[in-house]
Amino acid sequence: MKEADYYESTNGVVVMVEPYSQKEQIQQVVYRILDANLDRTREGLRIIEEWCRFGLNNVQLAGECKYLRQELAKWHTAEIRAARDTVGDIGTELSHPQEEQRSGIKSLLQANFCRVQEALRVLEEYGKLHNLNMGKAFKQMRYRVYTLESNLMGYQRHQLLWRSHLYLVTSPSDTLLATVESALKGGLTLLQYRDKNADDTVRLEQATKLRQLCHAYGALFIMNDRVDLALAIDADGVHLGQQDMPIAMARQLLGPQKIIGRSTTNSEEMQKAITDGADYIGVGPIYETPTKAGKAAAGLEYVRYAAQNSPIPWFAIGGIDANNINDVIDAGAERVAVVRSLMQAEQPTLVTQYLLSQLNRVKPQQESIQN
Ligand SMILES: Cc1ncc(COP(=O)(O)OP(=O)(O)O)c(N)n1
Ligand SMILES: Cc1nc(C(=O)O)sc1CCOP(=O)(O)O
Ligand SMILES: [Mg+2]
Repeated sequence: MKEADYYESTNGVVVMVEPYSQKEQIQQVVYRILDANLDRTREGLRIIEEWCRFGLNNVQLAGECKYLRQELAKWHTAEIRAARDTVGDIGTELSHPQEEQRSGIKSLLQANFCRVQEALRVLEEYGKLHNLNMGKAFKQMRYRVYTLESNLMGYQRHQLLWRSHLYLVTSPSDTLLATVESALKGGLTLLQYRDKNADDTVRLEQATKLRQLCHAYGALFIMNDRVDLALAIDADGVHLGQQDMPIAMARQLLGPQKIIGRSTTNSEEMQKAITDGADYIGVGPIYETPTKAGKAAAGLEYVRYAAQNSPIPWFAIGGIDANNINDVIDAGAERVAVVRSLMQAEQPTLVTQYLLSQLNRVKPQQESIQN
């Protein structure tokens, strides 16, 4: 705030500066707050926009960031800018260790969304002191930013699903976390927590730890069977079998951004899963397996059908291991899900790397088409 009475020398001429009235002093402070938070919002949006533009090549998301920046600029008037006093701002030296830490793009985006939303809230509250419409405009903008965040995070999640070729479904294990971490180190990007017998307290505890671990490695975390637990621990999605909750009901509970997977054993189930809005499907069991004892094998014929007919990602599952994965790939699979191959592996990192290397290899027919 300015001193009450003081003199200022301009071009050698001594002039007396009229002291601000108390009302004017408060107005100057409000302008400084508005100025700082308009800048903060614009900078945060720009950081998010760059990722939408260069990282995702997504015109809609980048366009929305740009639109919000332009709306913001309309409020950044000359009188608000004139109140800026960077030298006298005691806040420029303040920082928090968390501001220095960014574990990846997701944490960078989340930190900047947080910054933008906080700044918009400040603009909304202090803006009301300046102009009633400003409060309303920034409230609307804050809701638009929430929608942008949800769309962007959902988009990233679905992109990662499409990029995932190996899916580990867990089984109960004394070394659950260590095994999963080994697979993540090998490049795993998709994990499902499956324990058919544990108590919910145990499930919640293990799922929370696994979700944190997956996110630390930039991998997706899916909950088997249980929409309520998926919601409780903020999983990336849920996997539902034919006997589990209908997809439409799960979608209502989870919203459009979360992933819903569906098991299928034949073409009818596959077509229904697709029309019901599944994000991916399980295709199996390809071979009979003790992990799902008593379920008849659907066989490689069903893999061939899926390869020709599924417009969404699908994972061949059931009895797949390092010895037979190439038969499954040759039948048309680009993605597989496994339990025992990784959960019982002595070196899950190496097995993950091997399975991924097979899934990533260029298939002979594709090679000949390209040449
Ligand atoms: C990727 C994937 N595909 C299929 C299944 C099996 O789901 P479901 O039929 O519901 O059987 P349970 O796993 O619940 O025993 C799956 N879990 N994951
Ligand atoms: C959980 C599950 N679902 C299947 C299905 O076909 O829907 S097969 C399966 C178990 C797969 O385990 P493994 O890799 O140890 O054979
Ligand atoms: Mg199930």
